[in-house]
Amino acid sequence: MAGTVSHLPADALLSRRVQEMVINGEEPPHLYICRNGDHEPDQDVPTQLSSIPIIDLSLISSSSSQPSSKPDHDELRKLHSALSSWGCFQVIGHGISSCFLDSIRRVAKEFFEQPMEAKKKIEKGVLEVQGYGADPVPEEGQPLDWSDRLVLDLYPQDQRVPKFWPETPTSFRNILEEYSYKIKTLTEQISKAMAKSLNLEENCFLNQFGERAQLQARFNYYSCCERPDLVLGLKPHSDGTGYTIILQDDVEGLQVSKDGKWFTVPTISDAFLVLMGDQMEIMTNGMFKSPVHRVLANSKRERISLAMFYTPEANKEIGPEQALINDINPKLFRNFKDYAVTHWEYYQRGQRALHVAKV
Ligand SMILES: O=C(O)CCC(=O)C(=O)O
Ligand SMILES: [Fe+2]
Repeated sequence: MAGTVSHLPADALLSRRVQEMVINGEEPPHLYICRNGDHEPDQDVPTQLSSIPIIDLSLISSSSSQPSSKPDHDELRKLHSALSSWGCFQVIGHGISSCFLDSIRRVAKEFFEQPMEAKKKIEKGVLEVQGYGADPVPEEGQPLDWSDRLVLDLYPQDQRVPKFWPETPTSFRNILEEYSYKIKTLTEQISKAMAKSLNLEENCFLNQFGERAQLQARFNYYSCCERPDLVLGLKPHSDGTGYTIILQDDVEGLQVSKDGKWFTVPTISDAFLVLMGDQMEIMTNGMFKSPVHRVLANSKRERISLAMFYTPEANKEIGPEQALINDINPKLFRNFKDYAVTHWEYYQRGQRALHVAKV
């Protein structure tokens, strides 16, 4: 097969896994090609110069052993500045052990490294979201991503679809269950810390997310590609979430756009990248930015990431916090229900959706 370029339509390509094409030695089919082979040297900032802020959450959140400890104001200021300039930060001091992070990374790797037949037991249909596969077919003319993924709804718990949860590796389900609980707890701490950094009542964002806030896991598997200059692991986009908590492995690839340049997110083994989605930009009346980001392909090493999408509850209206609106900062966004649905429609056309929520 080597050397042949497939001209199959998108739905046929998306019913096969990128990992299969790589194992067969196929070249990227034309629908995956979205770059012109140039390296865009002016736009790529070397990783060592990427100063994405690192926030120590233990300095901000009171721990159960010291419930009355006062937050560190410098750290809160740093958080505020990270989110208004970058729209993301790497979080440490979150209380989840590195050993546990390694176990979720390990089961994710073991899952993707299984033979295709094992993974296809939980395969999604081309139009479905949950399960193992690729995104649903985008609109015509949109490139496909050089990646495979496993998507699972975690909260509210009654939204789980057990038939899509892998049975192998055997520890996958228990570890994911524990991980989802830990991340849900972390979202509470992060939502409070962000509110404090804006001098808001600490539960204000948690109230907007609601009792039935949604948490969804997306395990991304980026196969190696012989032509990383022609494809992207994930095309440029902003997230339609409230915010997203990303666990990387030790392979770089994620880039965040700032001031017209792409900054590679350094891999830090016990940190998560917390990245604002459009709905936090709306809730903060534009104070926090929802950054455009993308994932590069890599010719030498495959990469696995786990994105946890944290989104306000379905059917619940969200909007800018009243305390952030005043004469100097007029209301920039209107209240919005189910923004993620609108975001998805635009995403499929390769566009951002935030303007639809502008006043
Ligand atoms: O793979 C990553 O690091 C980022 C994934 C991402 O942006 C997403 O799943 O929306
Ligand atoms: Fe994303």
